[in-house]
Amino acid sequence: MNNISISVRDVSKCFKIYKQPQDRLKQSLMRGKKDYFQEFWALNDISFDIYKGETIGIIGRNGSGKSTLLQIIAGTLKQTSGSVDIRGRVAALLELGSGFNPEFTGRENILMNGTILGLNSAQINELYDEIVSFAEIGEFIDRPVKTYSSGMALRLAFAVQAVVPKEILIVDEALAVGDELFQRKCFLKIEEFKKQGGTILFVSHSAAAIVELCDRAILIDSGEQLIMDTSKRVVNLYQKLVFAPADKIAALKNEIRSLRETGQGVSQATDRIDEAYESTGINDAVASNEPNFKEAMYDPHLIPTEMVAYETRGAQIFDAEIVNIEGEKVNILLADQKYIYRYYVRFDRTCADVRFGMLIKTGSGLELGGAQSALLGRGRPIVDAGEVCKVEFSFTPRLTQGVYFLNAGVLGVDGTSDVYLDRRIDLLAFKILPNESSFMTSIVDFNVMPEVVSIER
Ligand SMILES: Nc1ncnc2c1ncn2[C@@H]1O[C@H](COP(=O)(O)OP(=O)(O)OP(=O)(O)O)[C@@H](O)[C@H]1O
Repeated sequence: MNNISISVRDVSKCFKIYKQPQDRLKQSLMRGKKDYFQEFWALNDISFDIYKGETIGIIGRNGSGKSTLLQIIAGTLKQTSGSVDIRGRVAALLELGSGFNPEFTGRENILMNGTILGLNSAQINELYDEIVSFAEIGEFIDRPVKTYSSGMALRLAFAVQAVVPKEILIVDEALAVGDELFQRKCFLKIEEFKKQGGTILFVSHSAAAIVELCDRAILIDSGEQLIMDTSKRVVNLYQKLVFAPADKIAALKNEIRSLRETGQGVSQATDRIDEAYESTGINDAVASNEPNFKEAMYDPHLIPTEMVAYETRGAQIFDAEIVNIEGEKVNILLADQKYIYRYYVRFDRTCADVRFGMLIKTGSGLELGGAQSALLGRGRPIVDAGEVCKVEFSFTPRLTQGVYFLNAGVLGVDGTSDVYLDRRIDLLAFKILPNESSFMTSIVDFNVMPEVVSIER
């Protein structure tokens, strides 16, 4: 148990909702003889452990209880029942600026905040310059916080929390409030803290940020912890929930709960694929140019085990495949060759402004790039019920060796909203073979040409 950083046990939170402000006063005068409020349970029986050095994402639809949970863990809100055990000093990038006194200057507020965070004046002085330089608010540091724009107050609040020593960092997606350069700076600080072995709890609506930053994630909906698993898997389920039609949500939530209970189908899809791939000897066949080279470019084991299908709304994607320029089905690709990603869509009803899309992702779910057949409003104006469309995307997978995943999606306008008529996540997988002659590093090959010459100076 020593390596547990945050332990949350059966945490529930009930807010008392008063219809009118005066009801609050009436309630205190009646001393419980009559209730003037309604109960609203924002969290129900949340339980999980976070280990030291882990980065955990919390994801969920609006109003699902994410911020409430973060505030309880950060100690700024008290739970109604259950327990939270924290081992280590916590810094929180939450309700920004809330800890500041508007009458005091930025400098004075740094001192006050530092003291609240348990630092003595010598420690605060040591960190002061770093905080001021991180905040980038110039001479405003000596002016009262009430004269700051909300962006400046945000920067200063972030700077204090980002710079103070801590073992646990709690981050709300308030990060999105700053400008892009400041956001990047905050992300770098979070990454640096992660590298140093810090524990991070991170709330976001951004699937890409969760997949990129987090080891595991928790999906919360209407105050209920639906599932905790690898971030990629949780994000897939979250996206499915977000795009589900209202009448399918209850059934989908039951499905997710049952995954949690059985632990079924779980996590290491890419590992399994990699293992299966290793056993096929494909690399050897390519290297030696054997006659069975072409058959070797299709590996029947290289099939995603966790394809996630959205609820369909009048269209069905089927028969997806990748073919090479000779039209042969493949899933072992060479980074510099051209391929076609093809799928078919059957329409069960007449659909408007229909567009088709594809997306390539890494094994950890990082979205690398894709395309759609047309922009919103420029799709096929009408596709009739019973029609079948063949969709082809040609592409050159300029990627480093490894396994990648393909999504497919059909968009259309339903009434006034743009919706997925069908969407398949991780529909296909493909493997890029190593290319020994390439100089590239990291994931995407930008065709960078290094050149080094000696010059006299
Ligand atoms: N102080 C409060 N009094 C009453 N209800 C509250 C209070 N704070 C939050 N709630 C309610 O609790 C629920 C959960 O809110 P919370 O802010 O935790 O959700 P969230 O998942 O962070 O939402 P979002 O993604 O929109 O930020 C919401 O229905 C919200 O209206």
